[in-house]
Amino acid sequence: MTKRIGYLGPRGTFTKMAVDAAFNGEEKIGYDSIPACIDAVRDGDIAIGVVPVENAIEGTVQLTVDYLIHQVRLPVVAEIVVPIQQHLMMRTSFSGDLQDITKVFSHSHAIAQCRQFLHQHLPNVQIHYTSSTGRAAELVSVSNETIAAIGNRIAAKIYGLEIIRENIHDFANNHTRFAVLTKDGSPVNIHQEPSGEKTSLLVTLPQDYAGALHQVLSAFAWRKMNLSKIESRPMKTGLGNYFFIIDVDQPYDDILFPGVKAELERLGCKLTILGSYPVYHITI
Ligand SMILES: O=C(O)C(=O)C[C@]1(C(=O)O)C=C[C@@H](O)C=C1
Repeated sequence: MTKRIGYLGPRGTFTKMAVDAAFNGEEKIGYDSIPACIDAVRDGDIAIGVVPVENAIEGTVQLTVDYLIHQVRLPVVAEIVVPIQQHLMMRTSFSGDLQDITKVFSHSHAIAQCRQFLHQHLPNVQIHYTSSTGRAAELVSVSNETIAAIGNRIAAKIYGLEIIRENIHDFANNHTRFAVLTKDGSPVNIHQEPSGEKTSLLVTLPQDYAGALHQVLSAFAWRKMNLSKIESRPMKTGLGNYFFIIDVDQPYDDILFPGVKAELERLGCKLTILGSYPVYHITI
């Protein structure tokens, strides 16, 4: 039986691009928002959900991380890393120059990846945020105004738009990480060799005291466990209350991780495992 896979839609989004690159054959369903896609996995409407987590230029996709931590806790079962190229696109009937553009539509993360381009070349345009880059391309395709969208090459093709400026993202080495989620943590079948394995943890400190974070990090350091990411997010319980998301560059095991957990619990911390999963670098 084919597994239904959900993504941030509509067609032509970067998330759809990631899903198409990683999975073939399965039925794919676009959702209007990241929370709607995550809810659909929780409710069993789809077997697998794919959501953006972090971009190399703009950083964490906070909506995804906060929703997964505060609202619907689903295990991460794989990570897909995809190269991201942003292009400026318009209807093919447009024949003026950049200065004629009045509005630019895109997802907030895509706009943020092109800030410098917009500042230099389109300083006076109105920015309109859309639920995805695919939606921005779709809106531009049906509008009679002199407006543009920022998105990927596939969106330009699907919605019949012309790319008028290529590669407008501000830094060349642009990638986005996508989390693959299933309800019960069952693994997914991606037809490629993983480049490595990671374990993502959520650590809550008991209270604000001198050296608390240092002590947490020491538990990993003396076990020679390499961390590839540490980020604090508000606990949403009041100013100054944070938890830490920590990515460890190795799969979960029955010795080191329980050792870290026990050590952190003795310090009054709480440690939750968000997932231990393979990482796939996909070339498109
Ligand atoms: O709007 C899209 O195309 C998405 O898939 C979302 C998203 C994101 O949230 O970061 C995914 C990849 C890019 O970094 C830009 C936008």
